[in-house]
Amino acid sequence: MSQCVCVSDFEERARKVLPKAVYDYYRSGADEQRTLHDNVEAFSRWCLVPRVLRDVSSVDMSLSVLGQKLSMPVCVASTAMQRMAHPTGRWPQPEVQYVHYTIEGGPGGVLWMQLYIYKDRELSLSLVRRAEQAGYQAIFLTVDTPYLGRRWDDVRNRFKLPSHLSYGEDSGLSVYVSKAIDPSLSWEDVLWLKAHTQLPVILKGILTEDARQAVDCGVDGILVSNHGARQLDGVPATLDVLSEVVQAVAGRCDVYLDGGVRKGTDVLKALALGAKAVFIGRPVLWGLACQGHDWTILDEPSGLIYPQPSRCPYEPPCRNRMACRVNGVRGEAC
Ligand SMILES: Cc1cc2nc3c(=O)[nH]c(=O)nc-3n(C[C@H](O)[C@H](O)[C@H](O)COP(=O)(O)O)c2cc1C
Ligand SMILES: CCCCCCC(=O)C(=O)O
Repeated sequence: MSQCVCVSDFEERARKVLPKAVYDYYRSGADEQRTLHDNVEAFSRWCLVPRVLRDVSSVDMSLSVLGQKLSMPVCVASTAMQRMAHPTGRWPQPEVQYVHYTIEGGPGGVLWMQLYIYKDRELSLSLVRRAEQAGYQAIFLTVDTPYLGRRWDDVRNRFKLPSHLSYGEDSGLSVYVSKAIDPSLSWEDVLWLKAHTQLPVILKGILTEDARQAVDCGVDGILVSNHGARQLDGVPATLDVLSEVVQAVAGRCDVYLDGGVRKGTDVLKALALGAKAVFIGRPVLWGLACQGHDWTILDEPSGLIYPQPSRCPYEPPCRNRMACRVNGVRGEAC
């Protein structure tokens, strides 16, 4: 692992370790992936103009976000299907993480829950209640996914969820999303959610002056995000619209950013343009995949290949089919 010094090193290692369909699912953006590239390139277009002769012998990067103290303004974005990269789906243990495989089984640290609003509102509310009871401190409502974006590699690979992660359907993710997630979501639903929880609500997926309307609805924060360019191709890079959103918000709530953040100077640029903190998505997945580098690789009947640990990685043993295969007995508890 010593020769991995930057995110692209980890990505290259992950590309070798992960099954192709999994790597492609993680890496892909929508359509021609113009926005995917632009999210990263935008950080090169903006330059840092450093001031000098400031005492930097002791630097404190900590901050308070929504009443929680963070050691630095870098948080982990919600990325689905982390268990395709590692069976626990949660390595390394980040300070802020808002996705893992049960709501209650989160790691320590500050936990924020990412929520999609389902057609079944009771289901959505039950997730909110579980998050409240499990000690989550905020809800990120994703507002840019009325339907799943079209990712060409997923279509080419006929990407399906592996059986041990299945949502109960033998179909692609986009079919699941179109059946489950409510595409009629509107500003009224933001008010509805605010009325049903005391937790701060952050809208994830705002790129425009919609931010003003969000603040009028009483949201507690805005995450400037284009979903890692996985939804609409051709939208601007998040860094390029950050100032516009910050201006529209005019200090009435926090503004965060994700999309293309790959190194410390990217973080500085986002903060300089008004973000309070940034979130990183894919880099965490590459790190997660590299931690599993010593797994043996097995063929799946589906045609996909999944990393296989040499012993049950769960504490306590997970008793699922994947772990059973460690013992060579498919379909029985380990
Ligand atoms: C594999 C993958 C799965 C994702 N799943 C979700 C999700 O379930 N919900 C969500 O709101 N955003 C999801 N996102 C978007 C991320 O939260 C985040 O906006 C994006 O990854 C940030 O861009 P970056 O990957 O360039 O850092 C996902 C992103 C990736 C790469
Ligand atoms: C309710 C499950 C939705 C998974 C969506 C995954 C996602 O957002 C992605 O970008 O992929």
